[in-house]
Amino acid sequence: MRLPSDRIEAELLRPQDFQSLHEHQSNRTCIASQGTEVPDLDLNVLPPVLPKRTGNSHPASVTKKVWRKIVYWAKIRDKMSNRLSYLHSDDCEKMKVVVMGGGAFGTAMAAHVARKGHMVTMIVRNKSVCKFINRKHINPRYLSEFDLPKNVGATTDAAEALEGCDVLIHAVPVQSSREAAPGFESPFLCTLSLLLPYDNPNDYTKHFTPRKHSSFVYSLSSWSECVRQVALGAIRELVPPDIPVVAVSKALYSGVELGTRKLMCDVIPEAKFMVQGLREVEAVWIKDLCLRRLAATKLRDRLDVVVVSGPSFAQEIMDRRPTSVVAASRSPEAAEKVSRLLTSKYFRVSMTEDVLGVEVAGALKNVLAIAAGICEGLGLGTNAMSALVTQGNAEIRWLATAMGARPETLAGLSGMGDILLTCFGSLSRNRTVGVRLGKGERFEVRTASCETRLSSFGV
Ligand SMILES: NC(=O)c1ccc[n+]([C@@H]2O[C@H](COP(=O)([O-])OP(=O)(O)OC[C@H]3O[C@@H](n4cnc5c(N)ncnc54)[C@H](O)[C@@H]3O)[C@@H](O)[C@H]2O)c1
Ligand SMILES: O=P(O)(O)OC[C@H](O)CO
Repeated sequence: MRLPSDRIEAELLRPQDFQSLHEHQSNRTCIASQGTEVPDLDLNVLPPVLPKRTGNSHPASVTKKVWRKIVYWAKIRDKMSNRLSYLHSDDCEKMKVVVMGGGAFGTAMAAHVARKGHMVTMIVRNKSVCKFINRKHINPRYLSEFDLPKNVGATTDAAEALEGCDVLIHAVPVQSSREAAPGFESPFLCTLSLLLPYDNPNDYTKHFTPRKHSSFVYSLSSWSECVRQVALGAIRELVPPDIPVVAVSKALYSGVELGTRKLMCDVIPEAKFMVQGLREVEAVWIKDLCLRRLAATKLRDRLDVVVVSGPSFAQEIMDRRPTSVVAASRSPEAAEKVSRLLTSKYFRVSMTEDVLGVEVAGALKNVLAIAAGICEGLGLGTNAMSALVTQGNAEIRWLATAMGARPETLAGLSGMGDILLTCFGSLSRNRTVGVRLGKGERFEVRTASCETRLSSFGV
């Protein structure tokens, strides 16, 4: 299956859609501009176009014509509902799905996919959280007011989870991703591993327990935290090579190299490359950083990273509220697979190839949401907030399009859609951080995150 290149993100109704709707009413096949038949879900509510009654037309012939139209439409409707059968959980192919990260969004994604009948395993770091999920079917830390479906399990053992997995959903915050993504080595920890006499990274955690109130011990605790991340990072050999990796995290990764910013569509392939690249490139080259990057760039186009973004609060997904997102990938097959996995009666997925546009928009809206929150916190009013959001929206569009994004992506769900949600929706954590800052509160983001589970990705 190929996605048409001219217009892929079929997320908004355009003038030609109204035209095709009209054509449909006129008994013609509804063909959208991208060349595929568009399922007309509103067939139920659209009345048939009745033939105009002329002076000499017999009532019986009019009735006959109308009846023919009804039969014709009923056939189209059956055809459409067959095509959309994957919306119903019982009809779709069952997959084994692994969700990495047991935070709010990881939990919501796990529940959502499991409701469609797929087997879901969450990889979490904390053993007690893992036990709680398996015994009580509730994540005690995030969205604990919701029950998880029985087919959601949790494990701290990545090998067990990733064995025979069909799709990996990566729901770890971006700044932790390189370590947590399957297979990236932290230079800091590589150095550390040379200094300390442990072969298994898991062994480090036994010797460093996180504590508070002492800067020295604090640094050890963050050290310990990093080691745990590498323990997850070490799972790269366990990820089946050809499965799609779904990236749901929205932010730009601050590279190890000062001032660099990376997208998840770069970070994940670099991590996966550590395994796949070995098969493609001479192992000796891998040691050379420049060549490694070059090879990673070449491989990037072939890797099945699918970025899922758009206005989607975890809590509302958990609550089965209607949600529309976009799945962006350079691989149309991977995007299609992920779309089928996620699409449900209340969850709509559009597809696009504009990975860059989707990722940049998703990352930058976090900053705008904080600014909108500050505006709210300062009590500047809705006029000021709307002006700020309009300006921010334009600046995001300018920057993203200058980087190569398509303008229509910025106007779509992952751009404008997510900006509206996070700037005006009270569930947004980025906005909440802004409101608190605007009210004069001063806090360390890390502290806030620990104390109130308020983590903001725009800071
Ligand atoms: N919460 C939402 O409504 C929402 C919606 C759409 C997208 N997102 C995106 O999803 C991503 C995750 O957000 P969230 O809401 O789940 O965050 P969160 O703060 O609720 O949870 C993050 C989770 O990741 C885990 N984690 C952190 N570092 C890790 C590591 N190195 N290895 C393994 N696990 C690690 C944490 O323990 C925690 O369980 C973010 O980038 C966010 O932009 C969130
Ligand atoms: O709560 P926020 O501000 O991290 O936003 C969550 C998501 O990005 C909404 O799509």
